Amino acid sequence: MDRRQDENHCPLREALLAEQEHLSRVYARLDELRGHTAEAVREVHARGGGGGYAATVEREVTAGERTRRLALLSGAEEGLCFGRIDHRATAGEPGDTYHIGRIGLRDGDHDPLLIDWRAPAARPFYAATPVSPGGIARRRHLHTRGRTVTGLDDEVFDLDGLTETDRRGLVGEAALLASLRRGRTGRMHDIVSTIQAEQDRVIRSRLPGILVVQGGPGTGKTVAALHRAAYLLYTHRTALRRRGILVIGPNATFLRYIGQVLPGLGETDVVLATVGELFPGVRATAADTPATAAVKGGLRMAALVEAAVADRQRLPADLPPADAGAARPWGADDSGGLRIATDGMVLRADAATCAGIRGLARELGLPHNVARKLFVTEMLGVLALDQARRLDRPADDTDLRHMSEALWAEPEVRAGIDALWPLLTPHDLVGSLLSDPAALHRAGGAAGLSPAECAALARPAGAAWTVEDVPLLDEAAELLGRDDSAERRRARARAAERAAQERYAHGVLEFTGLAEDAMMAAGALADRHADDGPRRTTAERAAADREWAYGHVIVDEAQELSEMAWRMVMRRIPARSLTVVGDLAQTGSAAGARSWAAMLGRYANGRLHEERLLVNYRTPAAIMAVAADVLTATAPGQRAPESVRDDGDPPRAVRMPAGALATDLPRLVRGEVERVGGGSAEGRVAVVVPGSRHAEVAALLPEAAAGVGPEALDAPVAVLTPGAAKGLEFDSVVVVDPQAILGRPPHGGGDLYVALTRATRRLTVVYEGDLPAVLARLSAAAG
Ligand SMILES: Nc1ncnc2c1ncn2[C@@H]1O[C@H](COP(=O)(O)OP(=O)(O)OP(=O)(O)O)[C@@H](O)[C@H]1O
Repeated sequence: MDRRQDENHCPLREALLAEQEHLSRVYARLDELRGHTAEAVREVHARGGGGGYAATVEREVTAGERTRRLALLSGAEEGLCFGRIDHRATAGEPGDTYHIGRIGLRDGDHDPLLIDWRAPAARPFYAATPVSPGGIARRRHLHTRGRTVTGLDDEVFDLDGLTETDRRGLVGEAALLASLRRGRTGRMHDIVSTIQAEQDRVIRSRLPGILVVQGGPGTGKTVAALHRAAYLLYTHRTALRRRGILVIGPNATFLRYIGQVLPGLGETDVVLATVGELFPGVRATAADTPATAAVKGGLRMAALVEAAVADRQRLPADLPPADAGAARPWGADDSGGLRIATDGMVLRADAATCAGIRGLARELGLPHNVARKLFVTEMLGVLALDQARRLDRPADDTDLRHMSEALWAEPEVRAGIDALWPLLTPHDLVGSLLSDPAALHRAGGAAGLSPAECAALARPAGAAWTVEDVPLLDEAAELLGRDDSAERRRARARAAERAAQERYAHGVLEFTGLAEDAMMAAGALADRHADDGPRRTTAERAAADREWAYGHVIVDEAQELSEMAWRMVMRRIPARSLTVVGDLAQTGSAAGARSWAAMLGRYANGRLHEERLLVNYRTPAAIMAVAADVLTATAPGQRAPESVRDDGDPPRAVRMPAGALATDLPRLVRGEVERVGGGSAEGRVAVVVPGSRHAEVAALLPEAAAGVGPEALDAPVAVLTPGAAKGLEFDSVVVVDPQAILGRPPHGGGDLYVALTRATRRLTVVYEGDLPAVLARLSAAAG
C-alpha cells in the first residue's frame, strides 16, 4: 500500500471518488453495449427462417457473432476493471492514463475507457518493475466489490529520492497477497489482476516454437499457461479460432479443476484432454505398473509397432496352422505357396510370387491398409490367371479383371488373401500384439527389446486400455492408415461444392462487415454449411478427429509424458507451436522426463526456449521448507522455489500408531475441516495417501470423496494418491504414511514432494513408528 494513503488523508478519498466515477462510466457503457447487443441478437432472430440458403448463412454469421459478443459482455461483470497505469509526463505534457480490465471498452466517441488485459497497451501494467518501469510513473491496483471501488493499491515508479531498497519495498504485494490468501474452492480462478512480471513473460511469449516453462510447485505454471491460451487466442484470433488450442492435463480431476479459467476469460475454442483421451473413441484412465510403463513409454515401442505391422504381412508358410479338426479351404501348400479351394477347384500362387507381391506392396511405402489395395489386386490377378489356366480358357486383361472381381466375392479367396495381408484396425493390431507372447517376442526382437521387456508388455486378451496404450494405438493408426479411396472420391466432389460455398461466404462476410473483424473466417463459415450434420464448434470437431492439426498445444504436468506420448502429441501440432509446463522435480511416471532437451529437442528444430518460474505463490514458506528438505535429499540437482507467502500455520507431524488410525485420523481430519472452512464452501482438505493404502484410508473417512474422479473437487475432504493430487491445491493437507510414499518406486521422493506442496495454509504429516529422516524439520517443529 502506498504509504501516503491513510484513511484520514484527503488524497485517498479523492482518488477513490475519481476511480469510482470512472468505474461507474465503465459499467454504464457495459450496460449500454449489452442492451444494444441483446437487441441486435433479438433482431436477427426475429428475421425468421425464410430466404433460402443465402439468407440462412447471413443470419447465422450475424447471430453467431452477436451472441459471442453478448456472452463476452455478460461474462465480464465481476472484477471488470482492476488496474490503471499512468505513463510518465513528457516535456510538460501529462502522460496517458489507461484503465486495465477483463475486456476492452470504448466510449461513444471511440475513446478507450478500458484496455483489455491482453492488449499491447496493457503490457506495462504487468511488466513494469521498479528497476525497469518502462515509461510508467504509477501502477494502481483497484479493489472492487460488485460495481463499487473499495480500495487502491499504488506502486510509484518515479518517486525521486527513494533508495533502491525503498523502491523495492514499494512493490505492491498487497493485491497479490490478498488474492493468494483467499480460501480454496476446488476451482482454479483467473489471475488477470495480479499476473506477475515473470509470468507475464511466459504469457506473452511468441507463438511459434516450443516454449518450456520449468518451475517448482505453486509457481503459477498452470495458471500462466491458461492465460497464455487466452492471450494467444486474442492476439492470433484468426489462425487459432480456426484450428483451436489443445490443453493436455494429467487427469480428469485436474481438467475439471482448471476448466473454468478459460471460459471465465471468455474463451471457448479450447479442447481439454488427458493423454488417455487423445485417441478418439478411447477414454483410458487406468495406468500400467511402473515396470510396464517404463518399457511402453520408450521410443523403441515405435519400432515394435512397426515390426508388429510387418509381422502381419505374411507369406503362406508363415500362416499359423488351422486349429485341430477345423479344415480350412486356404493355407500353404507343400512348397510354401498359397492354395485356396474354391468353387470346386484349387487355385494356387507359388511362394516366390507371393513374396514378390508382398515386396512390391511394401515398397510403396504407404500405410498398411492403403498398400493392401495393391496386394489384393495383384494376388487376385495371379489367382485369376491360375483359374483361367485350369479352365483352359484364354483370357485377356478385361476377362482377368472380371474374373478377379468374381474371385474377390468368394469368401474362401477373401479369407486366404486376408490372412496374408489383413485389413487391420489399431485396436486389433495393438490388442492382439500385447496378448500374444509369441508375436510380442517376434516384434520385440526386431525392435531391440529383451525377452524380459517383452514379457513386461504381455497381458491377457481383452484387457482394458491403459493410458500408456494410447500412444501405441496412435502409432498403429499412423502405420496402418485407412483405405479411403471411395471416401476421397466423395471428398473431391464435396471440395468442389465447398469452394463454391467459400466464395459465397466471402461475399457474406464482406456484406455484413465481419470480414474486417476477422472473427469469422470464410472457410470456417463454409465448413459449417458443408454438411447437414449438427453444427459443431471448432473444439468439438477437433476433439473427434485424430488427424486434426491444432493451432497451438499446451501440455501441463508435462514431466509425466513419455517419449511415446510426445510422439503422439507432436502429430497433433505439425506447426510445433507448443507451451510445455512442468517440473522435473515432480516427475512421478517411470517413463517421464528427466531433461526437457532430451525429451523435446528432437522435435524443436532448434526452437526450444526455456523460461523458469522461481516464486511459489501457493505454499507458505514454513511448509515449503519441509518440502525443500525432501527435494534436497531425494533430488539434489533440483532447487525448490522461494515462497512469497509467510502466513499459514506451522506445519506439524502427528504420530499415530496403526491401531489408533481408525479413530484418530477421522477426528484429525474433522478438526482440519473446521479450521479451514468451518463447513462453508470455501476451505478444503486433502488427505494424501500412498496408493497401497488408498482404499483403507478412504474407508475410514466415509464423508470424503475417495474417487480419483472429478467428484474429489466437490467434497470438503478428498482422499487422493500423490499422483491424483498433482496440480491441485487445498487449504489443509494431511499426508498419511510418508515412509510408504517415499518408498514407492521409481520416484517416491518426487511423490512426497508433490504431496507436501499441495497445501496453501496447513500441513499435517501423520506417521507410524519413526518419522522419515527427510522430515526431521517437522519433528523439531512438533517438539
Ligand atoms: N500472479 C498470481 N496472482 C494470484 N495468484 C497466483 C498468481 N500466480 C499463481 N497464483 C496462484 O498460485 C497457485 C499455484 O498456481 P499453479 O497451480 O498455476 O502452480 P503450478 O506451478 O502449476 O503448481 P504445481 O507444479 O504444483 O502444479 C494457484 O492458486 C494460482 O492461482
